[in-house]
Amino acid sequence: MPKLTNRGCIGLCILAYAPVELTANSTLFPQATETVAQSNGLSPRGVKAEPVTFVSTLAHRAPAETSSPQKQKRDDALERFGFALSNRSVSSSGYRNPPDTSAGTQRGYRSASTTIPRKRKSQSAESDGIVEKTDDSSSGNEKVTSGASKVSTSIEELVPRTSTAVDSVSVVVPAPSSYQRKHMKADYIGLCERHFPTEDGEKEKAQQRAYPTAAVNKKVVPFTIMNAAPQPKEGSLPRSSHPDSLCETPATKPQSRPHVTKFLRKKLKKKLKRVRGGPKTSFDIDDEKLAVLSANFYFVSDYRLGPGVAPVPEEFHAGCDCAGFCHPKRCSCLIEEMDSDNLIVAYDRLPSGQVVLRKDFLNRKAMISECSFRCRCSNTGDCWNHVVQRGRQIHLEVFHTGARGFGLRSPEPILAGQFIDCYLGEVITKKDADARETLHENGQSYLFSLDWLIDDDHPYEDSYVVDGQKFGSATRFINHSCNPNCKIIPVSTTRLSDQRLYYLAFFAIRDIPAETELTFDYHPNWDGSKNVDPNAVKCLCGEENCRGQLWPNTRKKGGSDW
Ligand SMILES: C[S@@+](CC[C@H](N)C(=O)[O-])C[C@H]1O[C@@H](n2cnc3c(N)ncnc32)[C@H](O)[C@@H]1O
Repeated sequence: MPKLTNRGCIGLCILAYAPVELTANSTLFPQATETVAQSNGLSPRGVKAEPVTFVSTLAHRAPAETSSPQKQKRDDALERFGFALSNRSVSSSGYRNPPDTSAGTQRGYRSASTTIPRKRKSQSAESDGIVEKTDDSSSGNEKVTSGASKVSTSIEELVPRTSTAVDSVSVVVPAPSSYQRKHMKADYIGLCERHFPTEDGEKEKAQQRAYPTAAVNKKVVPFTIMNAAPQPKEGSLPRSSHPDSLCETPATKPQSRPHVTKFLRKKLKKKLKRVRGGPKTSFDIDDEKLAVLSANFYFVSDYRLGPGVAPVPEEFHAGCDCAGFCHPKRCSCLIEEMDSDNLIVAYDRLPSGQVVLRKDFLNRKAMISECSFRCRCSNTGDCWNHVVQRGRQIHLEVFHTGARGFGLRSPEPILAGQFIDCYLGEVITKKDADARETLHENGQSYLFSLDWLIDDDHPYEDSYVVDGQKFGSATRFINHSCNPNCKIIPVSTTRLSDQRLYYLAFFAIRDIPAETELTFDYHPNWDGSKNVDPNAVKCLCGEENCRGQLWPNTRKKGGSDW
């Protein structure tokens, strides 16, 4: 069985459209400073990082331990645990499709997975301009070589810079127009078996864990503001759960009741306190939308692991032993390019000190492997390879777009390549996701497959799915656009020792002015087809190149293609 190797993951098929070009960028790799700053980052479990203690030989690896007893011990342990990194196919991930209503018993979803063209073999390190570190003990500076030219940088440029303070999420929702009220759909289903299932069929679905099983605040679930809601049709959802109960015409819409409004606002404020970075709860929102946010959705700061989701224990996660800073040619947290010994370096440090995606990475399809709290470099507090784990650094606003429901934007401009936030939610098994899928009858889907890395040992059927419907982060409100300004990149913080559990990180792919809605492509592997499936969810992005639908409405066969 192939094993976790010392440097990256031998045989790992991270595919890319272009070879990595490591241009000289002295700002990315600051010289190590001996000052040990407390990291302000968060661990993958959302816990403030503690100073690293190397409790396990698995967590602390010297670069040249290829055949060391420690490595042997770790490999044996990994093998015993039943996983190893091997050649694997790679697929991109995306939202799973809503049910195919035309397909009878078919569940009718697809994730945005596809086969990615094999990467061209990289040119030699010299011609690619690989960054090389050379010692210059006389000046204490680091020299960086880029192809033929060498750039010497001053120590000031190399000093780690502190990142901007974490800002907060605010919910700013303008009152809806009558058009919006007419078209607004809200999903009240999926609360728990006690409140929702009324028929045998529904009970059966609940037993298959179609509904989130987390404890529900009973005071909130039977929300009673809908006194004058229209009678549900026979056999449909119970009234308190019916999505249409949130879309009454103005004539039947009940008046707001101040105590209910107060209660809901208080509840929402409390929920927003759970948003990583601290809340700033300014919202101007009518009761209906307040109800959607307050009574049926919980902000979480990390994944909630559902039944059957078994992460690889932390003691099996490895960390690098880079003292001071991580060298892009040597850090063992980085994974290798396909068919090349070059390591994938995703980030660049701007002169302002901000770490963003490298320009060539904006259009690439590859996974990022970040250093983690297990690494020695996490002591510095400024490792350039700790971006997603530090969490959101920008202010986000949930607002109402009208026909497309809630959307997300920032009151601040965002730079191309800047990390926005992760897509979070309940991580559930594919089987449970299939059961929940059947409930998305109004076309809203918050299921996102973690099927980037699948292989014979980790087949598509065993992959996990993130459900952001009931529990999630602000990114759960990001809508689709056929001309998007953001993209999702899978980010592993376990150096891929856990293939099924990684983060879905949103990055800006161009400069985004303040107050612009953030969007991404729900179906990034669109084949260019002009055919619009009449049963598909209609796209209302309004872009010139709009495809007319969010997803084609045929069931995903699984794995790496459609
Ligand atoms: C992940 S949610 C996005 C947030 C959602 N608007 C809300 O209010 O919670 C995805 C759903 O939003 C709606 N949506 C997103 N982008 C859309 C678009 N371009 N056109 C129409 N509906 C869209 C669809 O109903 C889709 O299933």
